[in-house]
Amino acid sequence: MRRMRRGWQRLLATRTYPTPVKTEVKGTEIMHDPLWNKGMAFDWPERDRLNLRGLIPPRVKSEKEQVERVLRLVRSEETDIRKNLILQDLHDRNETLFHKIVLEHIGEIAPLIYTPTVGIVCQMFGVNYRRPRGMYFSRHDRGLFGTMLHNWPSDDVKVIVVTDGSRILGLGDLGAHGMGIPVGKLALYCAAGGIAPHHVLPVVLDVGTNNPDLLASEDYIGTPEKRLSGDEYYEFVDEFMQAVEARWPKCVVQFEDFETPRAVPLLAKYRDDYRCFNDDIQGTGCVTLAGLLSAARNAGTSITDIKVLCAGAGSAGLGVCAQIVDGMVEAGMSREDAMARFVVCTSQGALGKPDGSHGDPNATRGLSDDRKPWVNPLVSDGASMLEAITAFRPTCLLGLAAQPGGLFTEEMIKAMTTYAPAPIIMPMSNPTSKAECTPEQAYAWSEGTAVVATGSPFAPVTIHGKTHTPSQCNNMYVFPGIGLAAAVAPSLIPRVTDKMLYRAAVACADAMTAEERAEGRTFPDLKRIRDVSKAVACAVIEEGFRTASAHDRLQSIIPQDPAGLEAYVEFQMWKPVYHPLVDPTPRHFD
Ligand SMILES: NC(=O)C1=CN([C@@H]2O[C@H](COP(=O)(O)OP(=O)(O)OC[C@H]3O[C@@H](n4cnc5c(N)ncnc54)[C@H](O)[C@@H]3O)[C@@H](O)[C@H]2O)C=CC1
Ligand SMILES: CC(=O)C(=O)O
Ligand SMILES: [Mg+2]
Repeated sequence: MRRMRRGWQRLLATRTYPTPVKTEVKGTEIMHDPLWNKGMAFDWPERDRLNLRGLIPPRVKSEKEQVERVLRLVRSEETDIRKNLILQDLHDRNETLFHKIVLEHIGEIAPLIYTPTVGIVCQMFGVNYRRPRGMYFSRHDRGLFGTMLHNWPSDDVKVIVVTDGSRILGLGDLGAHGMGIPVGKLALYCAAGGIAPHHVLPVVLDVGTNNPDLLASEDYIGTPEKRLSGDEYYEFVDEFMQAVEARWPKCVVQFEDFETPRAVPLLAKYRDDYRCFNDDIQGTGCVTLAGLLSAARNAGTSITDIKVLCAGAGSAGLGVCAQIVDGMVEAGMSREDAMARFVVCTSQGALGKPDGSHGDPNATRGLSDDRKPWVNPLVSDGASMLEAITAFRPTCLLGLAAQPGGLFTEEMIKAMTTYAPAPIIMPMSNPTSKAECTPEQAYAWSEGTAVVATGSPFAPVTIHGKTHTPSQCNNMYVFPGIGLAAAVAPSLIPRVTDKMLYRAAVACADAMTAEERAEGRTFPDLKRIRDVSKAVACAVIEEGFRTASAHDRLQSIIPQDPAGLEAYVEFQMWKPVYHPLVDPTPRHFD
């Protein structure tokens, strides 16, 4: 075993990229396959070996020249959606170059392929539809899901991101046009998480839409019928999960942007039986916990000192609160005391003690089971957020309410500065139009004292001559690493557990450098996203080792020592580089 561990590290140390790859695919077939295509970067020996001479313009371009050309093209467009379409076209032509550009220019490109632009992409999905990517399952395919999965060309899908399009970012029901979300998430899986493009599959469960505009639109690409409900809906998702497990038993399924009334029961139903997780509930909880661990560390305090007011009691809001509670419990607090450090607000105000001053004087409003534990007697039921701030004195505001117009007001943030030296303000709703406030507002209203992290990216802000860089608190910092762990260590990660998510959050916070902390950031620079994904994956695998049976631990070829494990994960991560393509046909010289 020890010899094997040293082997991984040695292999990594001596591995020089890119290694040659044998291919029998040639000519126009290879040019038109985005997994193999190199555009004008095929060199002359390759053009001869692969029957490409004359099929490509005579100039040979380097990868660097190709990257610069695409960037010039993207930058010449005025609107983000046009920039996105150029990138989508590249994605469809040349996966390696696309992911190389995403990775090398992630600060510039992520907002164009992910939030916020992905919101417009979904809204205009039907009008701009060009080429299919991923798979669609509709009510007309019932009974055939298992067979249909064999239409997908890869025998080894490791990560699926699936949506039913019912809550796309904070934009509501976009039906089958929600496909933009799994596509965007999986682009990050490849570029930021090191999963090879042929191992990922974006999926839409086209269960219909209740969006009247889409139902009436000629451009709608999904089934123009109302959403399935009740048993029919759950049986539909069951068929999908069973079919996936039968076709790719080691695949991890990431649920994405399902509306809260479906997201919560689906996670409860599948989390113990399948390798799956819900990104909006668990990924967002994990990343927000990481942000608060960082903020507390930067302030020289503990996470147990933080008091949270969360605007939003949907799957994201309650998922986040639950995971922060787990973090406080890990830090030594009782669960009861930890939960008392939260006030949760809905569209009807705070979940609090029914004292008759707000709403129904006789009783607590009819709360769903998932909301009941969050009732905090320190505030009145239905209190406004400002009233709740005055009564409860939170040190952290979380925004997961998906409302337009900015829910966090000057009065609220100013009120917090009267008792909190560095209030933590996290307007996390996406896309940008749904952010609870802008960083500029948060810094201005707090006289520059706030620690700010947003769901969508925002530019730095200069206040009184000092520049503040808001962090991005987005599940993109953790889901690629969680999926990577499941992909490279399937036998150790049969299920995604709460403890794994806690370890992932700690790893994300620990990934911060001293310089990043000194800048007041709560998340690492996006440029280091691969390092963060690797650290998250290692933490999840380490937890997998802790809970694996002695048999599975012994059988595993994965090193258990931290350095060996890191080398192993790094070795398994796909890199967006061109490999020399070699013709495997035997040559006869006699
Ligand atoms: N930054 C990130 O990584 C992530 C951000 N999100 C964002 O979180 C948002 C919410 O997602 P879900 O929980 O699925 O939505 P949801 O629609 O289920 O929940 C929204 C909640 O906001 C509450 N709300 C509405 N108006 C309010 C008001 N005026 N004051 C206080 N609360 C109010 C509603 O009562 C509801 O509980 C979305 O915009 C989504 O993009 C979600 C996942 C990850
Ligand atoms: C980031 C994300 O997953 C969302 O806004 O839904
Ligand atoms: Mg989401």
